[in-house]
Amino acid sequence: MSDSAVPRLTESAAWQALGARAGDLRGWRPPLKGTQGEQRFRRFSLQLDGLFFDYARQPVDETTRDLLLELARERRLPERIRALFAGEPVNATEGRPALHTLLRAPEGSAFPVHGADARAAVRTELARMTRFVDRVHRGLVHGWDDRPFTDVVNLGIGGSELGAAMAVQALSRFHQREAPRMHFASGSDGVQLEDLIRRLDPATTLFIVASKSFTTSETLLNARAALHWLEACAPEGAHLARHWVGVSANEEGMARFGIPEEQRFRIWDWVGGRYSVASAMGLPVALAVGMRHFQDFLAGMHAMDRHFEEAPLPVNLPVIAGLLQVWSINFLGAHTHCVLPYHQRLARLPAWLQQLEMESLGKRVDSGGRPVDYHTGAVVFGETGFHAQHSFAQLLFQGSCPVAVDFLISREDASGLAVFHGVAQAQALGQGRALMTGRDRATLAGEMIRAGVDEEQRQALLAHREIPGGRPSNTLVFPRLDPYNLGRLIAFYEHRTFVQASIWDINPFDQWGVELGKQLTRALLPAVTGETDPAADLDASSCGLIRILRGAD
Ligand SMILES: O=P(O)(O)OC[C@H]1O[C@](O)(CO)[C@@H](O)[C@@H]1O
Repeated sequence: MSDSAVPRLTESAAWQALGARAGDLRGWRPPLKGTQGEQRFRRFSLQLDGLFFDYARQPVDETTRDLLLELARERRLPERIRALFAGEPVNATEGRPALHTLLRAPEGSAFPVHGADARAAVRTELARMTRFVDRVHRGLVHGWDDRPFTDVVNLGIGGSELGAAMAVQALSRFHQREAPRMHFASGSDGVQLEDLIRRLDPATTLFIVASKSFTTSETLLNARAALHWLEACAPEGAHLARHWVGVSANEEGMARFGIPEEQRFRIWDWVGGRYSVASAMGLPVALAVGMRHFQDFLAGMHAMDRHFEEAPLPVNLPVIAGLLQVWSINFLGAHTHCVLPYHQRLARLPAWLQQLEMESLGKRVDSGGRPVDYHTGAVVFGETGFHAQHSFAQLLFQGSCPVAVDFLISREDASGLAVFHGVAQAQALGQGRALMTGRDRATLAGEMIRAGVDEEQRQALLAHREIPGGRPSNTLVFPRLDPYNLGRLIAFYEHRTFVQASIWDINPFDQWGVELGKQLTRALLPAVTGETDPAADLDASSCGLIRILRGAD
């Protein structure tokens, strides 16, 4: 949606009022104790069917929240949400809609104005997936020696890997007994594939080539290498085509690679790679957990879609969360965002979120092509919370750059081992509390006196031991890590991303920036491998490094 009718963001009234407000609220510690604290907790948190979002630890008051909501209306967020669901070409630079919400819309729900054909295609592919998963589980799809497949290797990268890899791991408790083991290989150095083929049985290994474009070099390299492995291992005349499944919008590419028609699954140009896990790109998930759970996964996403489309802005989870992102990035100067799931099965969530947010929001011009004069997107990083506590959390507490933190906590214990009961949850709460309250000098001095530390040493240490506090965080509590709730989490983050893009008036569905590096790789490869000399116009640094890599220096 081009926004020529809307004033430039930084000139808007709400933006300027927020700017004026930020000075007072930066570093502010909201009242979190007593009646005031309780009221705050109620007013600055949202609930949606067991999903609980607490933002009371953000330096935001009611006036600020109202201004953020006003900003959302000024930037026509409701109209943009409608346009997204209506299938309008919201991906303007590629002239397409972004219909990922259609992938998880159940039979009978209203479909977007522009989505009737798309809807039928989605249904067809889902039905084909269902048949395929069922046949694999029943051992009816098999390799060259007629034994059922024991292992599946997904060959795809970025959006054609991260969502599925994250979900397969997140849902490991739901893996079916009859499901083959799931693996992922994507690197351009071949290490992941090499490590896999060392231990897999080629006769019972199925490969999924997952690539929307079917031109991505890492994926095609891995596919070629896997094919060589199968050819080298299989007996003369073995039927190798059975070992291949394709997921792509490039039918011809899949056919050219030799993937049999019945094992080619389609996605469409209107699904962005990083938004595609609900399509056949989620086949590894469906194979692992079975179609019934995969349907629950879709239902969870759909529930969040409905909420995002229908809930009024002030009680809309992705809207409030997205506006808080804007507040922290543009007004509080937190350009780094840390996500800490306190659940080992969500270990890949930070990597998935990194692509979702950084590929979507890493844009420097607005919808009209004008350079933006405000920050867009944050640097996203993260790790399972308990591991982060023993590695990088120090910087969150005492470092000099502000970081916005998201805690993710499951109400149900992640494991069934009684010894661990409540520990991860307590740790997450402790970290959030410590970030906000910190530890002041008077408290520290008292502690040191009681511990017998002398005056001189106390003075020398106080500044080092002080923890300033006032560092904000959000906490998202979900009932348990199951397909439905994982679906809700995924859609929550997708829509939170869309909200930020809408405020900043940037396109979250394209990724032109990654193309240049790909082109240059193609141009440099012959020189790196020694087939040709470096091009005459190549820069001195590249030439020097090529010489070193070739062992010529
Ligand atoms: O599915 P494809 O076409 O192989 O692309 C893989 C990934 O590569 C990217 O284009 C970035 O290089 C992502 O946007 C995408 O998810």
